[in-house]
Amino acid sequence: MDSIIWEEMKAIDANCAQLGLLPIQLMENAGCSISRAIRDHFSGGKILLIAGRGNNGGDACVAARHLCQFPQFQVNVILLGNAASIRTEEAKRNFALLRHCQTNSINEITDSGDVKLSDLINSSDIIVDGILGTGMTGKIRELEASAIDLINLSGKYVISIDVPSGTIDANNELVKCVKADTTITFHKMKKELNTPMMSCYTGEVRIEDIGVCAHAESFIGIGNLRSLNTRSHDSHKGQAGRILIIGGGAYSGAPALTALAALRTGADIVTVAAPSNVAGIIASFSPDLIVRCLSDQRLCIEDIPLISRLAHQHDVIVMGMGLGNGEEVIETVRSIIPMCKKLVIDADALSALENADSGASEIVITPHVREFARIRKMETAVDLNKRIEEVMIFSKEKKLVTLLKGVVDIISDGRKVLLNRTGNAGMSVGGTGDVLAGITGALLATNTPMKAAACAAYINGAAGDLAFKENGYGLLATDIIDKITDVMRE
Ligand SMILES: NC(=O)C1=CN([C@@H]2O[C@H](COP(=O)(O)OP(=O)(O)OC[C@H]3O[C@@H](n4cnc5c(N)ncnc54)[C@H](O)[C@@H]3O)[C@@H](O)[C@H]2O)[C@@H](O)CC1
Ligand SMILES: [K+]
Repeated sequence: MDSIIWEEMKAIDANCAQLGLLPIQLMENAGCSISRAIRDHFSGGKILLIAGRGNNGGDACVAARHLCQFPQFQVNVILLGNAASIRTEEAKRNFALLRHCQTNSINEITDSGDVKLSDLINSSDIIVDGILGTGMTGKIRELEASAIDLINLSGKYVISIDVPSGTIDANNELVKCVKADTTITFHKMKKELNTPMMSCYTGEVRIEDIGVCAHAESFIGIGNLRSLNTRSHDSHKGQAGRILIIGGGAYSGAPALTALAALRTGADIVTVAAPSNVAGIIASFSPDLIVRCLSDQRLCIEDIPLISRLAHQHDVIVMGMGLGNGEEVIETVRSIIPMCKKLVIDADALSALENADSGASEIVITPHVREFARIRKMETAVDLNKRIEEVMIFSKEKKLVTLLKGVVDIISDGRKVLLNRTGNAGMSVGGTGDVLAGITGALLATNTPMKAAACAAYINGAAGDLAFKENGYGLLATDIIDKITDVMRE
């Protein structure tokens, strides 16, 4: 069965909102599907919906509104807290609407000792658990903890919305959790519900459609960006990534663009290792750059000892930009590949992939169509679906993540595929690929290769779109770098 993790579902929800499908619409569908599932299963009875103060509670309120229309159900609602403390506008609105419906009772309970809580639980036939969903963090606090205990002691039929309300501790053990008879989750199965431990609590899992747009899942959006690991407030220098850029020799601008893009993406330390003929030029581009001078006019075997030392001092190596494709350059790149745990390989360095020992490295490659055809030794398909298939097969075979640049970028780790459509025709100017490699490198320091590559493609294209608004076809790669922070702030 196709399943996703909670984090992916949150990204899909946010991508839906970006496309114009608002959370309140999804909530309506979620609540409606719960009401339908209950009516499929029960011919009537006394039903208690317990809502927390987040959107999981909002789903419960929508379900209550729908159920009220069926006289065979006697509908009681408990809000754990008071209406003013409801956290989201959507949930607030759906709770308020209940006052205009034919519910049996609406109760705002603020004290775990309130007898109404236990009375209503014990006098109901069916309990709907909308206490906590995927927004739960940390240990369960009161009132929620008492409500969960009372539900579990009641012996009533329990339906959990999205996930049984509960928590797992640092050892991945459940501390307190609703024991449901049925869990109704949305859109797709969630991997977290499928673990041996959780399946003792979920009961039967039903998956209900809530009308998610297909593009919210297949195309990268703001939701994916929000799932990026970013630095914590108390992080030290270097914790947000130390990036080593190996490039230049044949050209000088390319590695500088990569380095500046990595810095703008949030990397703490960026070092450029460049051949002697260009090292000084690269350093002169910006005082923000640290440049290490290599031995000769092109990357060569004699540089290996220095690069090996530098590799140990950095988290990610990004290499290829402007190196040139001489035989010795490629041979040297090949021996650098096993040196680092995380690598971004671009441009000329892609030729080294053949026969390279990638060891246990996490690798992202960022070819354009011609480069991809070259390393695969066959033409790349024009048809998007065929192209997606080729990227998947190649990534799986090589055990790496491919970010194939194009009008639609294709990103795959061999299992999953994500597409990106940010970017514009103005970005065919030189240097935009170097910028992308830098963004990818910076994100790879603190994220999985798939997430880093996917979000890098989105950020690069979206920054390019902002730059295009200001500069039209006159946009430069450096304009894109200037817009990276605007996109990331979004
Ligand atoms: N985002 C969306 O677009 C959609 C979300 N949906 C629902 O929204 C849920 C996620 O909603 P939210 O992100 O608002 O979060 P939740 O409703 O899961 O929970 C957040 C609330 O729980 C409280 N809380 C968090 N940790 C707690 C703890 N340890 N002890 C006690 N209280 C705690 C918070 O104060 C907050 O009020 C999903 O599970 C799903 O049911 C659906 O409506 C479909 C659409
Ligand atoms: K729940």
